[in-house]
Amino acid sequence: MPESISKGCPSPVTWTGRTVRLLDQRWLPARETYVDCDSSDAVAEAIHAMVVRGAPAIGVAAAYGLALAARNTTRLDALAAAGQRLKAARPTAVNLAWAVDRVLARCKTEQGLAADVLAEAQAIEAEDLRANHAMARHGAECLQGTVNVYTHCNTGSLATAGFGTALGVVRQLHAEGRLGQVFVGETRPWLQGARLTAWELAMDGIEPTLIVDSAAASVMRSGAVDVVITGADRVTADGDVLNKIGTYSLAVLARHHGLRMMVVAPMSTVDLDTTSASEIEIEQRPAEEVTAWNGERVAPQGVSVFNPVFDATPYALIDWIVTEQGVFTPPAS
Ligand SMILES: CSC[C@H]1O[C@H](OP(=O)(O)O)[C@H](O)[C@@H]1O
Repeated sequence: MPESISKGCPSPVTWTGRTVRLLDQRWLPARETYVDCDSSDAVAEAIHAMVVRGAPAIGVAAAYGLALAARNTTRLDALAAAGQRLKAARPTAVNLAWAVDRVLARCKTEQGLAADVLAEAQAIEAEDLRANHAMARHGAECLQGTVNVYTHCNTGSLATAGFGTALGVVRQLHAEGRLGQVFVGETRPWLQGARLTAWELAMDGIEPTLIVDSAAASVMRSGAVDVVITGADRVTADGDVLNKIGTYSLAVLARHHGLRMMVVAPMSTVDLDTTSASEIEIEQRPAEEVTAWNGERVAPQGVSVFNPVFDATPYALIDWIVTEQGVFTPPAS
């Protein structure tokens, strides 16, 4: 269990020595239940089902999934095939493919394969936690005085190896006594904001102001927000940001209202092999996530549904991209 994840929040991914134990985020905060995966394919299924979610967290889960596979085979081709099945679980967050490729790149010989894979998975987890604390400091240093924040989706300990990306900056501002009001967008349809971010902040003794996503514009217009801070699932070489659906509209709204926009993402989320967001597959998820609520259908039969999980925000609409290696700002337009 990595140290210094936020005080009360349980880790989303735990290597038990025999299984990969995943906190089932589909039922939080009402129920804290776990899924024990005993194979890499079980981890892949859990990632696809969003038992575990959040770009860095699914990378960590996939790396430990390969550690399970390496306990059952010493064949490099079988391990690579397991890695491909893990990569296919969700297409947009680059951390998933990055983690699988990094683990497989370490596996040169069948000798000591299980130990090598496990060591690489543990390194990925530990590095992500360190990166989050560095980004929290870098991001807070960009902001002056007391800061009123709007954040979207969940980017905290539940989405990473601990502490969080965008939520890590919020935690750092709180620790420095500089956090004003934190508006949390509910983040339909999966409600990562209402269910997960609000839960994490409450555990830290931070009272979030939960709003429906469609209230963002009027809240910004009221002057109650100084900066929008989000995470990312992939940052392209051009600085375009793929993140939870709704991020693009928040960036447009922030620019329209003269507010700043900060994206916080570790270098494991930066994809220098892709120049623009248009090249990336944006995950579509089942219609039932939109037509039903708590298992009850709310939309009438006969509707079609478009349910993209991410959108793309051009670099030009972002004021800071905060990584553990430093802060990037777009050239003045
Ligand atoms: C630090 S998490 C980054 C990113 O992942 C989330 O997506 P999902 O909940 O669908 O896995 C969300 O887009 C966060 O901003």
